[in-house]
Amino acid sequence: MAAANRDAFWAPSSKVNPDLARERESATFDVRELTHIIDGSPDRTKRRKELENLLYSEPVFRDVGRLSMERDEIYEQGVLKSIKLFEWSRKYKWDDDDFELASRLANHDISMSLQHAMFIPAIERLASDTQKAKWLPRALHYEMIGTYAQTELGHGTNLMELETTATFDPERNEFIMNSPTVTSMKWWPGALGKSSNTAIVLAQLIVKGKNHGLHPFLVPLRSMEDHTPLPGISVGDIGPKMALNCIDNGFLIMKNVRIPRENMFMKNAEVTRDGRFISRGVDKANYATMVLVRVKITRWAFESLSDGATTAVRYSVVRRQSSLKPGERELQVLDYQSQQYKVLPALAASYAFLMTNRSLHRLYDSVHADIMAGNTKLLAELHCQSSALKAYMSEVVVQLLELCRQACGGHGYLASSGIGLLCASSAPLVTVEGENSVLYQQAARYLMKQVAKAVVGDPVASGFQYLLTQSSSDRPDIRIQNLADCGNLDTLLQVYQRMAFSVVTGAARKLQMAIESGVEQHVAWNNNMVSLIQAARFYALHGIAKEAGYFLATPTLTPDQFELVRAAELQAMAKVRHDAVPLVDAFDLHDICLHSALGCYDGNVYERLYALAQTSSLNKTQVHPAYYKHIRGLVKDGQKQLRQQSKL
Ligand SMILES: CCCCCCCC/C=C\CCCCCC(=O)SCCNC(=O)CCNC(=O)[C@H](O)C(C)(C)COP(=O)(O)OP(=O)(O)OC[C@H]1O[C@@H](n2cnc3c(N)ncnc32)[C@H](O)[C@@H]1OP(=O)(O)O
Ligand SMILES: Cc1cc2nc3c(=O)[nH]c(=O)nc-3n(C[C@H](O)[C@H](O)[C@H](O)COP(=O)(O)OP(=O)(O)OC[C@H]3O[C@@H](n4cnc5c(N)ncnc54)[C@H](O)[C@@H]3O)c2cc1C
Repeated sequence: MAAANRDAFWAPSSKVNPDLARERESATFDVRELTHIIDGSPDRTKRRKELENLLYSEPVFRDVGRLSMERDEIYEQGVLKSIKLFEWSRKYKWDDDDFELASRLANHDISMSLQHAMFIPAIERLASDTQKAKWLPRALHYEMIGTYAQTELGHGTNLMELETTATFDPERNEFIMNSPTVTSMKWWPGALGKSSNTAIVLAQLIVKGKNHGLHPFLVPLRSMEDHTPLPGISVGDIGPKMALNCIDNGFLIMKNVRIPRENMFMKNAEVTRDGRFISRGVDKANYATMVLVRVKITRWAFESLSDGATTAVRYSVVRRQSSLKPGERELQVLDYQSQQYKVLPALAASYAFLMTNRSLHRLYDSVHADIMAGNTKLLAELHCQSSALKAYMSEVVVQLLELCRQACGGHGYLASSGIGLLCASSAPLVTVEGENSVLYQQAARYLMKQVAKAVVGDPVASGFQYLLTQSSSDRPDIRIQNLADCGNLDTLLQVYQRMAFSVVTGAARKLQMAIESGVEQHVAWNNNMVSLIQAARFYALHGIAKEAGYFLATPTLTPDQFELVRAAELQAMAKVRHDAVPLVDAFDLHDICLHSALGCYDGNVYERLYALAQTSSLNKTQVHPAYYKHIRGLVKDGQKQLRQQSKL
């Protein structure tokens, strides 16, 4: 599509779909005020608008043509977007919030996303002060373009079994980096394939024949002159993915690559000139970057879900299909209760996840500040909360985005709906930064320790006080006698705490019984893994309805109370339905950011679907070359055979 058409495509139209307009006229609250709350403040809304103007004045960020691009083009466009953001960040001295906001406005569709998502944060968290003074300026001025290379072809979850080695050579005061086996090659790190010239490599530290475990090392990959791989380095792209194809996730094989001893990150441990290994801080301090990204992922979960909810809600009020009563006007599909059940949980969860991310980020900032000051007391609780919430929120996002796609019928299956790409881009959130079932277990492990403390009356961590407040009575004793009770947040909190108490202590009891029966700890753990993972999972009424079993199988709700909750849930959906459009409008997503013919602000869905169809590469010619190469022959043969048959 020519640049001019591209500009026209996203320009907001003065003609707004009448159904959508009517929904906006009947809002029961001030949308702008809610937008300020979502952004964090009026100033942050203003800042977002400034950044939208900056980004969307650049053709590369309006990429309508994106729908029919080859991977190389997609990658190059992602590089160009990265460079633009990096240049603006340096020129306007953006802070982390501005950079993260700009990345979001670019849909994180930037090839070198790891520079700010992991590479710079890892230097800030894992390097000594001397190393930070040396490396941070080079990373912030983008001389070093980097990645975080931990996962290998053979291992992603089990860090203890990573095979890459860093062997100290006291003769030359260097480390020798090696990928000793095919499964040891680094595999997956973002921007590793073609973009990065430097990597933070996690490797087993070998000093005088002894393995001191996993440590981070700064490894130059490519020449700063001409970007060719350095001696001993074999690096490349691992191939196309379901989405996120602007990112060159790569492989790295190192054969006797030598780096100076000073290239071992030395905040938490070091090897002295004479080959002595010294450990500082807590054993898991080197895992700090992963905790940060898990917290970021809860923010990305909110962003993806609010995108999907906006598209599905707006389309569901524009789309009219079928009538409840013959002869009546076709219904807006959002008036079908089944459509509300598909779409409104995504809207509700978007708001819940926004607030949850904010709360988790506050915990992270507080604990990170403590850790930087040498106090690691709350690290374990942060690890538990970040693991459980990253796992739960990414799992729910993937499920609810698929429901949003299904709610858009056939058009939801078009790339121009934007929602398929959203599903595919968000899909890896259940895997990256710790696969969900693994992270749930990390949380469960911490929960079991809290139960053990609660049982003997020892103090438990702040987020787990319910383990002390809930009684272990085997009969439901929560006051839910009418619909009004179901709308009382304190009552709902009590319902969840009672259920959580029952499920968590139930898992602990099963685990304890297995161990007391003589089964080894790790076997007992595996045999009870589903209960333990459930103990680490749970949002209000819909959450109760969806997980009925856990609320009915534990002394939490009676069947009658559960039915009240279900009725309250449907009543709440009907209420939310009235304000569904103002509630998604409050996310205030620019059409370019939303990138959807179905979700555009003016609701001119059909005109935009047709306009985008014109950009299909198949429509470059009226008759596609494939006709002349293949179809014509087939038709001519058919005609010939029919003529021959008619003569018989
Ligand atoms: C549209 C959507 C937006 C899209 C945006 C995309 C743009 C950017 C694109 C991508 C960005 C994402 C990049 C992703 C980068 C990666 O994936 S990096 C690699 C991530 N890999 C992992 O997370 C590995 C997962 N595995 C582990 O963390 C560990 O192996 C384990 C925790 C599973 C096990 O740890 P291990 O040490 O092997 O054994 P344990 O005995 O379980 O743990 C020992 C104790 O250490 C505590 N602990 C473990 N981890 C941490 C931690 N991170 N922090 C603090 N403490 C930790 C654990 O609780 C144990 O403590 P106790 O002994 O006291 O119980
Ligand atoms: C888009 C994307 C970007 C990525 N970016 C990076 C990056 O920048 N840097 C980097 O280092 N890595 C990166 N990764 C790799 C990512 O961190 C790993 O894929 C992830 O840690 C899971 O490891 P794995 O793929 O080896 O799966 P495995 O660990 O082999 O697990 C496979 C499956 O086995 C099961 N499983 C494994 N262990 C357990 C267990 N203990 N209990 C129960 N079930 C288990 C789970 O079902 C899991 O899905 C990226 C991956 C993707 C998809």
